[in-house]
Amino acid sequence: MASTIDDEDMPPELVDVTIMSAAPDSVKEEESTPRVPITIVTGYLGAGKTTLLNYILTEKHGKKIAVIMNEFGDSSDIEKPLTVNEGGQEVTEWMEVGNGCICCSVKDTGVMALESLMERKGTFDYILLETTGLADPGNIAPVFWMDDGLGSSIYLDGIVTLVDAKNILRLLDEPAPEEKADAHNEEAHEHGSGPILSMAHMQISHADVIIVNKADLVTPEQMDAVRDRVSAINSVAKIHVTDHSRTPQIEGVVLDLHAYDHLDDLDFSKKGHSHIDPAISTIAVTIPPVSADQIPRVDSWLQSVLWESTLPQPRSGSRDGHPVQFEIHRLKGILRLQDGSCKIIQAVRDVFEIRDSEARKDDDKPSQDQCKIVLIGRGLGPVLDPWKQSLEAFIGR
Ligand SMILES: Nc1nc2c(ncn2[C@@H]2O[C@H](COP(=O)(O)OP(=O)(O)OP(=O)(O)O)[C@@H](O)[C@H]2O)c(=O)[nH]1
Ligand SMILES: [Zn+2]
Repeated sequence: MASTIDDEDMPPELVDVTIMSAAPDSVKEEESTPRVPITIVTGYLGAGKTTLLNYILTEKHGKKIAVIMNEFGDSSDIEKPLTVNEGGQEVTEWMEVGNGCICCSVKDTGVMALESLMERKGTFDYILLETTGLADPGNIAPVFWMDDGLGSSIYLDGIVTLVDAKNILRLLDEPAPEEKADAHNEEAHEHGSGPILSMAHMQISHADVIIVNKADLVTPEQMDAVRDRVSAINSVAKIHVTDHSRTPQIEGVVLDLHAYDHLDDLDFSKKGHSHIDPAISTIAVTIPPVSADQIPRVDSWLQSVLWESTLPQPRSGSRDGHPVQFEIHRLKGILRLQDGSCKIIQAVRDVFEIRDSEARKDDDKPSQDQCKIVLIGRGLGPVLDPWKQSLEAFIGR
């Protein structure tokens, strides 16, 4: 069960997560202390991440936020914190800023800063982590599911990706060599397949929320083109357009995303297929409710798709339109059981979990009775049918 809490003065409520599967052999224990939500803020170099964090630190939001920044922007009125070097070990010093927030600046992955932050647990109720402009959020997100230490004290609320409206189309079309998402492209070159994937593709494909920033630097027509392109890559993320990262509100946009709790809110009406971006696309597979004994089959199907990049083949049936080489960057899904209960699936790359969710009775849309799995990745193929047929055949329909 996962529920939200409205009173902002309360600590975040315990979110009970049972890991059913994680690659390859991790086991997560349930903990009794409340875990703190974290939002990962990502986006290409100069997209406006630090500007966003500074904006949040100075806005009224009633939360005590711990912010981990790459560096402080020039416009920042926040003093530089001390980062001292003691015997080769970097010691991170946290400083108090406005609104009761605390802040720290780091140069690398942020995991070290998170560990040092957790020593101050109780003094904040939300964490914002800015990744470096070239970082692939797929590398950090699974830390909160896999790492026993951090995973028991922090949970991933969601991934927010900042997009520079002026430069994003160029970055998607012609990534410079150092901008490529290396691991993925090495694979692609080996297989000799597909257009080059840029880091911008990775960051957009992983996002729960996409903030298209620097609206002041483009025309309305250019902005439309950017929105089309971004939603072609990731058609389930919520898109907001901003000037200087000033989001219309903070809650629900950057904080309290509950991106992993409320999959029903996903807009599946845009499901299907898009051909606008040659590299990455989103598809949604919908099937009728499943029985409890089919869940392990769904689990195995996910393992095949996420770990082996193999779509299980129905024994008979045509291979027309069957995706040959694909890789999934992000997957979210909701499984409706015949008994009316619900499970949530989520994955970042090869790490995935299936966990219990509350059933929502207030929805009368027919689509809410179906199981839905949304896949974001490359090489998903021109048609949806092979995915649906594979899943249905594999779980024994
Ligand atoms: N014109 C314009 N400039 C912006 C906007 N948002 C941010 N900037 C400027 O763009 C520059 C980069 O912004 P940052 O917030 O530092 O970007 P970042 O994503 O943190 O950059 P890195 O940490 O280097 O990856 C700064 O000079 C900002 O003032 C915007 O909406 N419009
Ligand atoms: Zn920055």
